[in-house]
Amino acid sequence: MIELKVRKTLLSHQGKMELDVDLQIGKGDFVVVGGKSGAGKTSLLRMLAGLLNPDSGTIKVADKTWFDKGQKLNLSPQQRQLGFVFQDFALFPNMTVRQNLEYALKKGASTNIIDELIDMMELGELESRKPDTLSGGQKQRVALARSLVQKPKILLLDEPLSALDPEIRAKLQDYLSKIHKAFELTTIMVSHDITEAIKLADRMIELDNGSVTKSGTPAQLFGDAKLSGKFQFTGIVLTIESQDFLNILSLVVGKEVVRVVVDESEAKKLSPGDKVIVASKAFNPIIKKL
Ligand SMILES: Nc1ncnc2c1ncn2[C@@H]1O[C@H](COP(=O)(O)OP(=O)(O)OP(=O)(O)O)[C@@H](O)[C@H]1O
Repeated sequence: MIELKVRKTLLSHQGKMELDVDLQIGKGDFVVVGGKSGAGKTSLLRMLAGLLNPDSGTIKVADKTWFDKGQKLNLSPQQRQLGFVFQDFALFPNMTVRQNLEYALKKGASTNIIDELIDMMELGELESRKPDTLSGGQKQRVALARSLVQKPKILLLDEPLSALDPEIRAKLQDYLSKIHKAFELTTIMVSHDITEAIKLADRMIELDNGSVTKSGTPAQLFGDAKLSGKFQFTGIVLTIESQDFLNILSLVVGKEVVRVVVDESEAKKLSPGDKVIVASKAFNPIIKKL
């Protein structure tokens, strides 16, 4: 269990912002932290990691105090034993994949964990390569593996997948889910991606202007909205054609083209390139797993 009760005055470009968070996170939870840019998400992770000192408050993990301003107690990042992965990989360019992992090993510790991680993250074919020769997704797999070399109990992830394209990102999410379970981690991940949050999170937290404004399971946070009986998507108008008294709109939705019938008065208002919402009562939709 992580119990975090911290305050810190941060300096944003709009002036001072009070980060004031009182959070309990259960052992083994996968928590996704969302919220607007500048809300304080990274600062929160950095405080937990011991990289940023709160002005006041306490941080306790499994009945051990990591930080207590009143008692002048402040464990160093090394003493906190957590794994941290940022968006920018931060691998040593002059070392191979294996050497990058070995460098994170404590002196005298068994190298079994390196083999286990190389196996689990499917890095076998890449272990002799240098980071410069790897793709973004491969680099991030190495960074994830490296964060686990010291077998931390807590893993902090600051938008680790946001620089990756959607397909690689989905694969990395599977790796994350796998290591979270295999290493019995408590994982706290900053992400702006709703799909990612729903896929991975036991609990989602939203920060706004330094405070927690929402907290709950994805079903609790999105459940009501999803049960409205309607669905909608946005698309870009590609063409508007008249066929047999019908106006057919071709829309680009993601990488697909979707055709919908549109009312004549509405069709007259539209031109190619316009952004539109298509909404419908979800009366009898066809659902296929992707
Ligand atoms: N050490 C610090 N001292 C004072 N202010 C800071 C410090 N670090 C960050 N800030 C400020 O705190 C605010 C919140 O920053 P933070 O990086 O935590 O936000 P964020 O929610 O992670 O944003 P983003 O999604 O853009 O990464 C910013 O305005 C930033 O300038």
